[in-house]
Amino acid sequence: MSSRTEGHLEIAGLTAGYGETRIVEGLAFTVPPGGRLALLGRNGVGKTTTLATLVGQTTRHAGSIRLDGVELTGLGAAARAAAGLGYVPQTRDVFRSLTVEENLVTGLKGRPRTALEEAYELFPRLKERRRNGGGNLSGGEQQMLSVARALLGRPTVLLLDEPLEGLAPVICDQLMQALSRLAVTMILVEQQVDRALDFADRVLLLDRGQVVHEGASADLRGDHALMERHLGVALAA
Ligand SMILES: Nc1ncnc2c1ncn2[C@@H]1O[C@H](COP(=O)(O)OP(=O)(O)OP(=O)(O)O)[C@@H](O)[C@H]1O
Repeated sequence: MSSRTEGHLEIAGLTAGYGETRIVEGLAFTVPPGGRLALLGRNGVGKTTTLATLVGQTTRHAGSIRLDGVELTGLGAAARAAAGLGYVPQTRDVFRSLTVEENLVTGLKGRPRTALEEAYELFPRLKERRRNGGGNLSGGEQQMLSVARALLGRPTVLLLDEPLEGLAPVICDQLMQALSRLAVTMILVEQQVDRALDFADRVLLLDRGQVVHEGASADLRGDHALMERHLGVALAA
């Protein structure tokens, strides 16, 4: 777990995509240590591409990604993880043929097995199911496992791509509560706008690969016109 002096993410002029195709253009934003940023926008605007670009899984055409002053763009995915980036992809990185505990062990990155207790403390359900196969878990359990595994690597920045997708409301509550207790810097991509705004202190709105709004979550919640325009929703104030 990071202290509040780590996990300062600074993105500038970031243009990236897949091969020659540019999906996000000139992204610029910062997240301070311990900050929580919601990355919102309609389907296909480039939210997943943004997170994938931060961890080095796309083609970067321009721009910089600095974590605690260290430039990450020259580094591969493994080195970025070692530098502090934790990633929970939309696909939920669970090895179906491994048990829950074996899945967690793959996240230890050289730490002793006793560190697994951190995961079990965060999600007691995983301890109950530690001998179960990853493929036999419910959606919520898979998501807990994916988050817990990323955290065992002690990231200073955690990137979460639609962690609530397909989960029952009560499981969403549990997961968001667990995430709220973490001190790490987080970027949350989420379709459940209400929950994302509750969770995050700041919000970045993307439209067609570009940042169209950045501000405090509370301010966006009150701006119905902006929400309608870029998200197609309006929340009760
Ligand atoms: N591997 C890929 N190769 C080529 N194009 C891709 C690839 N992945 C995504 N795209 C394209 O990039 C664009 C942005 O996709 P992305 O998944 O980043 O959007 P998103 O905002 O996360 O959408 P959603 O909310 O639906 O998950 C889309 O037009 C998509 O078709």
